[in-house]
Amino acid sequence: MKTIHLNASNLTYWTNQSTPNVMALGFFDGVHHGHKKVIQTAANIANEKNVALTVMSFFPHPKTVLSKTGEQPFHYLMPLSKKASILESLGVDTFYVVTFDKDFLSLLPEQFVSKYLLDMNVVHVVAGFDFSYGYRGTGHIDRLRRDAKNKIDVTKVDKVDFGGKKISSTWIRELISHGKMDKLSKILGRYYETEVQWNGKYLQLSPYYMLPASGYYKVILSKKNKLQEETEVFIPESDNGIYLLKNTKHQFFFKEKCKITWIRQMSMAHTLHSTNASII
Ligand SMILES: Cc1cc2nc3c(=O)[nH]c(=O)nc-3n(C[C@H](O)[C@H](O)[C@H](O)COP(=O)(O)O)c2cc1C
Ligand SMILES: Nc1ncnc2c1ncn2[C@@H]1O[C@H](COP(=O)(O)OP(=O)(O)OP(=O)(O)O)[C@@H](O)[C@H]1O
Repeated sequence: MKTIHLNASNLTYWTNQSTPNVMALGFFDGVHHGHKKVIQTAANIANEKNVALTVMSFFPHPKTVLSKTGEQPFHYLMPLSKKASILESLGVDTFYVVTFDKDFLSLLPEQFVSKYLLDMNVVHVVAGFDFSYGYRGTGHIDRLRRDAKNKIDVTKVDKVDFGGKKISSTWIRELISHGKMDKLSKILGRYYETEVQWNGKYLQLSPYYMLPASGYYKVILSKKNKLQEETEVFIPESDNGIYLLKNTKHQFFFKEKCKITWIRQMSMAHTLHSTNASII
């Protein structure tokens, strides 16, 4: 899979390189069940039409560009590299990441469709029932065919829900911020995973991952998907560290980057209980 970072200055070059394709549209943070349905629907159509499968996403997240100063910081669920590897596993041929800046967000819906979809050889767009685009988000999937002057077919994917509630990246962020990792795994379809690195004192979260709420967690530590150990970690309220508890066997995890798979929160304690655990 090819990842292409698009912006106003290289757009013409990449539109000239493009071939007919079916495109899934959206930010896709976390790549949850709803996102997968959108991408798999696009994959089936690309297969039927015998053209390439592409995904167009944006970076940074629109909310970070549009939010007013002083608001809460935005937490990504995963970095672009992780999103790209999941998209590749879903059969995507090209992953376009458009720089979401003030000029781009000011494009009118029909300008976006003309410059970024029609010129990019998109023959069919697939997006969810709530996808929006263009200045102030006024473009909606229902008007995309009209904006494309009937030159692009459109498939709208119905809402994927869990217990009647729309599965969304926002809901997943809320669950992580409350430490509800077991419920989250049902919504995401897998456990939440983050990359971490030992800094001599604690495991430090790599950028663009989200740190769960403070407390004790059952986790799986793994390195290169081979070496695995189920253990416990503690996140205090006072800093952003992930502290290993003394019973961790594989101290050699520490030197390199490793993965934490978050299974469940065991207790919500904000400070370390000195009686039952201590930090290595
Ligand atoms: C060309 C373009 C311009 C946009 N301008 C705005 C904007 O002015 N205000 C806004 O809230 N969102 C804007 N958006 C963001 C969309 O509303 C939406 O969040 C984004 O396309 C990602 O879709 P998704 O959230 O359904 O994945 C724009 C999107 C595009 C593609
Ligand atoms: N639960 C869902 N069912 C069907 N389509 C979905 C669902 N969630 C998102 N989509 C679609 O997937 C694409 C990416 O959506 P987006 O990144 O906005 O996800 P989201 O989970 O709604 O995020 P956020 O909570 O940050 O708004 C869009 O086309 C959107 O319409």
